[in-house]
Amino acid sequence: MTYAKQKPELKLVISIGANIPGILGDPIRTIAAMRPHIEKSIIEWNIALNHPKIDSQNFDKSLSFQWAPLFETDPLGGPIDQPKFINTVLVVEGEGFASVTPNEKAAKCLMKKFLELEKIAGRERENIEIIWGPRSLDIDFISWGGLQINTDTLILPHPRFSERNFVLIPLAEVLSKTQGKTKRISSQNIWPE
Ligand SMILES: Nc1ncnc2c1ncn2[C@@H]1O[C@H](COP(=O)(O)OP(=O)(O)OP(=O)(O)O)[C@@H](O)[C@H]1O
Ligand SMILES: Nc1nc2c(c(=O)[nH]1)N=C(CO)CN2
Repeated sequence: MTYAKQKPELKLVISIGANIPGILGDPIRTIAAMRPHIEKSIIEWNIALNHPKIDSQNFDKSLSFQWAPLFETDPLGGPIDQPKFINTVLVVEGEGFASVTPNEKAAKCLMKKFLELEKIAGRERENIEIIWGPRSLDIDFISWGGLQINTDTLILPHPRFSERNFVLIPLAEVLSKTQGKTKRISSQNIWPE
């Protein structure tokens, strides 16, 4: 019998959300405007991780960026009267990840880049923020392969992602296109829906 080889899980999963305008416009415009910056940050981070083995000229071709559609979602937690969120999820895979074992130092470096990107979109953290309150851009680091860390600045996998439909539903959309096929079996007497 021939077995399929189990590849190590090396995906990077990121959740992006916004529910108030920032300097780049309303939440949809903000997320759309930040999309290339998010990809560029991940490419640069990955080049730095792989240097000098990878030819940076062609490097971006070896990463695939799979974006979920945009979803409008009810705020989960925080002030009850805050605006609805726009959410999406990004899954990154590729050859470029194959040679790097997910590790705390590199993950923290990427988290730092995400915080910088939030700032570019006009998110202010100087004032005390309302917990789960309105924000012009939020980038949550959901997971990197099977890396488990629990530090002051970064916890992976994100400790609340499995309770959050605004993460799970966009993520399921991406995975339904990229992982093995699933086919719904039409309703039968043995399995009433
Ligand atoms: N996996 C993670 N993703 C994003 N931020 C994280 C993570 N783990 C720890 N943090 C830290 O949490 C801090 C606060 O993040 P933030 O204000 O965006 O939280 P939040 O999005 O309001 O809430 P939640 O953490 O429940 O998503 C960040 O400065 C970051 O250093
Ligand atoms: N719908 C929705 N609710 C939230 C969101 C979010 O992105 N979307 N982010 C939160 C803190 O990360 C808390 N609540």
